[in-house]
Amino acid sequence: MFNHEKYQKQYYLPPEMTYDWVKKETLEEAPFWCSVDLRDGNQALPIPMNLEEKLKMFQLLVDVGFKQIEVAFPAASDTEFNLLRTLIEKEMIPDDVTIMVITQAREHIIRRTFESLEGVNKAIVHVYNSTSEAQRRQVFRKSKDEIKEIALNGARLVKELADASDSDIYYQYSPESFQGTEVEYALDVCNGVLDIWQPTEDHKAIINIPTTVQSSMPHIFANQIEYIHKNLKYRDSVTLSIHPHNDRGSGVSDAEFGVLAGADRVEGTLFGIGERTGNVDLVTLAMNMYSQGFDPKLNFSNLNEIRSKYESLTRTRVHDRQPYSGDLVFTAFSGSHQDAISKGMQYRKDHNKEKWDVPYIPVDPVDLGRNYQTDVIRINSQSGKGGIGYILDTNYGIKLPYKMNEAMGYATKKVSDQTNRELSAQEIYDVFIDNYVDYSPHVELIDYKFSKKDTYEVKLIVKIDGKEQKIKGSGGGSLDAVSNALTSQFDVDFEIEIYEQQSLGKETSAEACAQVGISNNGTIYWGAGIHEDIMQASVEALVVSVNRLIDAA
Ligand SMILES: CC(=O)SCCNC(=O)CCNC(=O)[C@H](O)C(C)(C)COP(=O)(O)OP(=O)(O)OC[C@H]1O[C@@H](n2cnc3c(N)ncnc32)[C@H](O)[C@@H]1OP(=O)(O)O
Ligand SMILES: CC(C)C(=O)C(=O)O
Repeated sequence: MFNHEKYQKQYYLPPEMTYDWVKKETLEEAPFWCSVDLRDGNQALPIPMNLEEKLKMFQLLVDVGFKQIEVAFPAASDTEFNLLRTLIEKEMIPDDVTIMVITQAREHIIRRTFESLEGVNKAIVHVYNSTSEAQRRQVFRKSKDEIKEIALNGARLVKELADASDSDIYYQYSPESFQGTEVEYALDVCNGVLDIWQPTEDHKAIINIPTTVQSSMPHIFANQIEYIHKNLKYRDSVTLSIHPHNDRGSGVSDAEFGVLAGADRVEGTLFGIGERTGNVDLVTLAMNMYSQGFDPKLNFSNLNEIRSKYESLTRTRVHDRQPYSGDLVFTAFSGSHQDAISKGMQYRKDHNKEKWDVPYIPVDPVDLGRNYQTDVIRINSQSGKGGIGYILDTNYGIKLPYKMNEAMGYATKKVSDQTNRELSAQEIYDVFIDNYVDYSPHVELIDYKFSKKDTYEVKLIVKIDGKEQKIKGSGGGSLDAVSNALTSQFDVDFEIEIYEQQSLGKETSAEACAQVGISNNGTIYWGAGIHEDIMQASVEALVVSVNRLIDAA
């Protein structure tokens, strides 16, 4: 039965809500990022990554710029353990990268974890236990003091083994299921752990506050973090970290508000892969900073490539609408958006703009390895002339006169509406060719020859109703002469209203496209021609426009 009365508030308020974080505006300095793709991300995959895949993922994370990477739960499996051995024995960990391993606060698991680290230069050992009311009561069946003791025992053993080790071991503790834990109690456990570890400013410990299962609005999480930040012991010697999940869909807000509230470090995954609805998406967090002009200290300049490697290593698929990384996030299908984008892109070019402010596109897609031809505007029955003109321009160099673009827009939408699908750039080009270039139901141009005496004279060879004929005309200009030849042959009257042309390439031998609009009784009929010789392209365009006029007569 769908009954909300079955549920109750699933989080705890801190003893005081100071809301200082609200007065801060945005993240201007990147927090320390820690990728947990190889651990939390991996533990959510139906088929966890194998050793080879994990090594490739590690390299990918290093390439993106992560300086802290949680690589494994070494006691979980041989694969996880062997990953550590491979990274360490093959010296694959760059000097400026610190690996982290996670362990339950259980003796044999901690010991196995330290075995996996044998020979490492430096590493973070991350110990956790759940402190939530629900887990204390249902899972552990222990009192608050007994649960705290699990954490303290874990912390003691970690310290003992770290002291005995030749490696430089840093400590991290997480009160797992923090949001289901009374905040003062979680703080008390964290402070107890810190009392054992005795961190210093030169050798900080990490206290990591996970939402584990996100259960409040983000402003509550921010107040919880602000309370921990203000009341944590050894604060100058502790890196306060957060580990947001996304059960309510507000992982990104939790992370951003959490940093405003005092957190120094954020754990998450690329693209938000992780348990249930995922971990916080670090691409989104970093790009949110980048798009406001702040350096996120992670590099996503080839995000497309990163995404496809990630998808293949994890056997997952990044959603089309995932912020910044999804296939469709820079794409407008709808007419008014396309119109604004296409004008914005032109404005940018015309004004040589450095700062990005193209409407509807929060960051320049090119910065992330995308391109303007295929990513920004795509055409279906919701599209308009702006978008269709943009496709012809960016893909083929054809810039139609404003009114012709409108007519081309309707012709294209008709095809998309009738077929009920998106049209590719090639299909849009084909619509253009079929409607305005190769359109000769009444008269087809075979050849022409100009001569000039007092006026321009033209001899046209045309095919009318399948039969070749020669027709002649003269006029003040060459197109005028062609117009007069055609007017004398057909019972039509028109003026050349619009003539435009552009080269379709930079070389002198490049084809040109000419567009002609002839008017009759206030209506304009359009034609276009494409040819290396601009005169030929122009005469062809005029002949097509006359065909259109004859259609309407
Ligand atoms: C929120 C998170 O993402 S936390 C990380 C979770 N990730 C994983 O669990 C993935 C890897 N885990 C594993 O491979 C396995 O769980 C292992 C190898 C670590 C341990 O396996 P097992 O001992 O067989 O089982 P399991 O994990 O179910 O252990 C449950 C026991 O540990 C206790 N326990 C669970 N977590 C902790 C903890 N963090 N600290 C101390 N004790 C714990 C439970 O109370 C339970 O105790 P019981 O045996 O007295 O009933
Ligand atoms: C162990 C912790 C950090 C965790 O993964 C979680 O609580 O989500």
